[in-house]
Amino acid sequence: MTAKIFIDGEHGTTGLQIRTRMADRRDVELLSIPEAERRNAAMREDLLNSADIAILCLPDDASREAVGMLAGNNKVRVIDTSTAFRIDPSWAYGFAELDKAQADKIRSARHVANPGCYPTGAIGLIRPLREAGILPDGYPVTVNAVSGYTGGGKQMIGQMEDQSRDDAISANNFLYGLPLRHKHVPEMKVHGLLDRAPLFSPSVGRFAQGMIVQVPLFLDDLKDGTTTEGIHRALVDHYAGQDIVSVVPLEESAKLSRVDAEELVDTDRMKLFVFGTSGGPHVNLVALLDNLGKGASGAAVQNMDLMLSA
Ligand SMILES: NC(=O)C1=CN([C@@H]2O[C@H](COP(=O)(O)OP(=O)(O)OC[C@H]3O[C@@H](n4cnc5c(N)ncnc54)[C@H](OP(=O)(O)O)[C@@H]3O)[C@@H](O)[C@H]2O)C=CC1
Ligand SMILES: CC(=O)N[C@@H](CCC(=O)OP(=O)(O)O)C(=O)O
Repeated sequence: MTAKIFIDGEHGTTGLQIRTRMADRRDVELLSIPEAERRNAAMREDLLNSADIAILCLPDDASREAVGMLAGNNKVRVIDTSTAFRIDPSWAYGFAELDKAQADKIRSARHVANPGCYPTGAIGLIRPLREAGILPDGYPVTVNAVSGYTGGGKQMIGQMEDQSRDDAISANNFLYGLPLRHKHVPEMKVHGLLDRAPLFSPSVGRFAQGMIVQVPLFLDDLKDGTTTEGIHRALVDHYAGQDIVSVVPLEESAKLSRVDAEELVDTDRMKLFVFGTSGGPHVNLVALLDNLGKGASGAAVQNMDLMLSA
């Protein structure tokens, strides 16, 4: 049986990439809304209620509105890509590699909250170390990141690509989120199993897609006796058997002189690195992904596939 999928927000950045990923699939039927009608509430409500799975690629408020349009319908399953439900305990968090049980939780869930792009990297690095007891309570975690500008959706794409706009951005690389209250912080804290909110400093570069997320750590302040090799082993053990998230061998990362933010563009994979010198005082944990791949659209399709396999 073909499953009916409606992408609410299909003409936006995340929605378009989900559509591209599904273009050749015969096991799903895409219900579509004409671009000119994308904000037509009656049409959206009708399509939302006709789907087996609705994938919401909308701003937070519009996502909440779409979920409201499904009130009373106990058949349609939902994947939401916004921030609206990511720490709502009644929604399954859509990071299948979070722990051994998460893929099954997604498979059987009615409501799945797709992770944010930055949290995918940060949680992917932090959570295994919390579960292994390596990262102690109270540790002041910092997360520094750079994203391709598509992370800011249609608005930022226009600001970066059309220099004639009044609100054009001319910088090639800029810091933002300067008040340190980014909407991804609660999600990193909850699903990273942290007891303190991490200090998160994001930035954007003049490249469309790609992302580097860094979590630097002081070994002396981790569990007694923690080494670079021990941290690497904890990540390898956590992701054993996974094909989308991989941990780069220490010998391989030791040979690198740089990490290219665009290396995984147009893939749905995420690579994790442990940098540092054996016996040295610091490690830098690095996640590399495509903000629109494992950071958004790729993860949404991965979650849809899990739900269809229920
Ligand atoms: N871009 C990324 O890398 C990532 C994005 N996300 C999340 O995915 C969601 C979508 O983001 P993104 O694709 O980047 O955003 P875009 O702005 O590129 O696309 C959003 C789409 O939703 C439409 N839309 C906005 N409001 C409404 C409404 N009230 N009713 C119907 N349609 C509406 C927009 O139409 P219009 O053109 O008229 O504005 C647009 O087509 C957001 O919640 C974002 O936070 C998550 C992870 C990564
Ligand atoms: C470069 C840029 O602006 N990025 C977005 C996050 C993109 C993302 O992960 O989206 P959501 O969490 O909103 O779903 C931001 O910082 O708000």
